[in-house]
Amino acid sequence: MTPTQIDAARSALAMVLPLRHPADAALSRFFRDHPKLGARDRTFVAEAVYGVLRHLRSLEALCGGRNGRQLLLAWLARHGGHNLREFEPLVREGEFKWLKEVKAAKLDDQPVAVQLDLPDWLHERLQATYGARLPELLGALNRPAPLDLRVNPLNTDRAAVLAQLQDEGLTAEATPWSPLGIRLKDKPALQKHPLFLSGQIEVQDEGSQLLGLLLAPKRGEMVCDFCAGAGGKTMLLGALMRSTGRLYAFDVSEKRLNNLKPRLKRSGLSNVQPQLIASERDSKVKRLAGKFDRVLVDAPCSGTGTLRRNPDLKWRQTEAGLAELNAKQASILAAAATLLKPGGRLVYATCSLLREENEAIVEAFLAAHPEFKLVPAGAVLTAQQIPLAMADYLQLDPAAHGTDAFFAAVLERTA
Ligand SMILES: C[S@@+](CC[C@H](N)C(=O)[O-])C[C@H]1O[C@@H](n2cnc3c(N)ncnc32)[C@H](O)[C@@H]1O
Repeated sequence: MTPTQIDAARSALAMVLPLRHPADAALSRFFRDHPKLGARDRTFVAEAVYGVLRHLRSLEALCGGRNGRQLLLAWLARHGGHNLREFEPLVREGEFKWLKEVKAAKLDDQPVAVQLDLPDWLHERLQATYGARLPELLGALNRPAPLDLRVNPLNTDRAAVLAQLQDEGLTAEATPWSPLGIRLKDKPALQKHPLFLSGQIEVQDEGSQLLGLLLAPKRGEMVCDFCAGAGGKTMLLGALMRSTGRLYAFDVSEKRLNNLKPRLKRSGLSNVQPQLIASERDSKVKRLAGKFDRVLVDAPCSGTGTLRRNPDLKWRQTEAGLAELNAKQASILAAAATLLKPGGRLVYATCSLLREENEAIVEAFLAAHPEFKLVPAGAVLTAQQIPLAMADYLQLDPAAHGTDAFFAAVLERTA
């Protein structure tokens, strides 16, 4: 810890803490504006900013408000693994006395939502769903995620990539469930790595990989990735189809679809058709009704399952925002379902922990669409030889599975 690092982290927090923009975007801007910061200083700043965001509510309770320097010092002392003595040369005398009290303070008298670092509305909902498991789940969501890779089965296999990474001195192991996944212990920058540039690997959480494997598209099929974004799952689906058949990648965001194009080029896929749509009711969607074997709906959601990577989401989401998302999710699911042929399969997925975005959307859809039935996710995983015990839905979380939290339901059109 140096005075420069503390100063830089305080300035970065001042940019991030208004929480008007996603924290990763605000932090990237801070780093662009401060090109002279070295690699170690950047790591310190990023860890401190994300650490404060993870524990913002309890830190505010301890500091009596949102003073950036105080929040930072409190996080460093309580969660940053620093001994109090290390602060002595870095802070003023009065500050040191205050920090000593903050480090020793107990949170027992605070409301549970403060102790668990959640806004009240989110705590109420998660408590109702997860009950006694909630502290363990939040503990896992408050730890940084590992770096997962997915190998591209079109041009390599997992054993070859694992061997190469291990030869380079990286601690890499096969992920437990996805047959295409590799988990790295550290977080090397891979954008310039030959394996990445030649399309042999992509960065993708194991949970995300499992969603593609649940859809299980086959060679020659007509498949649609309805909310394709920058195509993380599109590329997996295309590879599972061995680059045959046709894979439509829809999204309402031109920027995200544009980011898909260079990734497609690297991956060697030639069966993907990116398609910008104005909304789920776009005439392009209507023209393709009844033509698809498989549809993935990776719905826009609160992202609460990704708090390991985006801890700011818990402070930036609101109840009103959740209600808007729920209406959008129901509408997208209904529109995407019209694409399926009889016998076709749809996977509805989110990276949300909230019942309202998950089971409730699927249950309401099934009640209104008797021509669809739920296929137990556990049975689909078994058929795919993925040894992951699940019942009706796929429900992953970092405490139980080491992945981001994902929800998925498999629906089949019966008529
Ligand atoms: C969870 S993200 C998708 C992530 C992507 N599937 C991946 O694996 O990288 C949800 C996406 O839904 C898109 N979206 C929002 N509203 C939509 C709509 N009405 N129709 C289609 N896509 C929509 C967003 O632009 C966003 O890219």
